[in-house]
Amino acid sequence: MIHNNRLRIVMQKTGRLSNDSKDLLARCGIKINLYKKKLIAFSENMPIDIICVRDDDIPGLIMDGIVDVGIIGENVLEEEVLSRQLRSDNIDYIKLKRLDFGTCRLSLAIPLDKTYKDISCLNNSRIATSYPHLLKKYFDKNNITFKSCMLNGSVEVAPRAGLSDAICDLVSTGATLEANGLREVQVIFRSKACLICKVGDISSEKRNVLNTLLTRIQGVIKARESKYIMLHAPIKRLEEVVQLLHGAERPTILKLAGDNTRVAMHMVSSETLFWETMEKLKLLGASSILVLPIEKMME
Ligand SMILES: Nc1ncnc2c1ncn2[C@@H]1O[C@H](COP(=O)(O)OP(=O)(O)OP(=O)(O)O)[C@@H](O)[C@H]1O
Ligand SMILES: O=P(O)(O)OC[C@H]1O[C@H](OP(=O)(O)OP(=O)(O)O)[C@H](O)[C@@H]1O
Ligand SMILES: [Mg+2]
Repeated sequence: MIHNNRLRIVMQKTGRLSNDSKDLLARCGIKINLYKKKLIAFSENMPIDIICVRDDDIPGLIMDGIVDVGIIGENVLEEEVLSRQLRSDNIDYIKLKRLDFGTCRLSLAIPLDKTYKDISCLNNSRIATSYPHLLKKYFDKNNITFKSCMLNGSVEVAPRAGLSDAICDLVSTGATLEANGLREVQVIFRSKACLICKVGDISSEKRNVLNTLLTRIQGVIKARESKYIMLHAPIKRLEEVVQLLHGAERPTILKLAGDNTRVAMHMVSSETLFWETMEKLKLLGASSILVLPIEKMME
């Protein structure tokens, strides 16, 4: 049974976003028991229910006000907005936060043996895609005509199968394109997963849970982006050491027992400390350089 005063969150059942979505909620302290085949889960420790569906259905569930919160790729969200605009359907939603996973881009790609100078080379060509509205928006903006070939999957085989001249599909590492003899020629949309919520009435109980969740998500993401850096450095070179640590707060300085010339420095940095920087720190006389992950953070 679904309880009315419990915040309902919808996420992808299986696919690229599902593990990261589950992991994010778990890191926010929401206890959920979501094993493979389960499509709904009630949190034991917070008034939150999780519903798992195909990702394409998530924007509609939010825009129609059926579910409170959703985790979805911006590409799918924007495609749904464009499609609903054509049908004059409701497109209300609030983007609460851009998340730190599901990073990909929607790109045009052509067979390796085809030449490409600019987008006009694709004039009148047939393009296979699962994102016809995003594709049309891009071509309209550039005043180029095209014929579309709608495929919900296996888009990358379309040129080889003689279904299209080019494709417009999601790319991350580029391995899928390479494996299919295709070359990325133009990025048309950059995407990450995001947290969205419905517009309109949400009870104050749910609103409170949502605010708590949002603060925790911000804390989880901030912590994942940050590192705790500890090192020993000569007192005389402190400022030079600080200069090398971009993205770090002012350090805490601690005395070292039995050593008046060196101190321990502790600081939180929003940037990864690269090997090159560690080598430069060493040249300044720093030692015992430690870079530690941060589990949780609240400012
Ligand atoms: N290679 C990738 N790397 C990172 N994120 C990706 C990648 N491919 C897709 N994504 C993001 O993850 C979302 C889900 O991708 P997935 O391939 O699981 O979708 P799907 O096959 O449509 O799943 P569903 O069965 O839920 O409809 C995409 O819409 C996109 O936002
Ligand atoms: O550039 P790459 O790193 O190769 O990633 C791109 C591929 O990832 C996604 O598919 P996914 O692997 O999620 O499977 P699907 O096509 O079955 O959805 C996307 O649809 C591409 O095919
Ligand atoms: Mg899908």
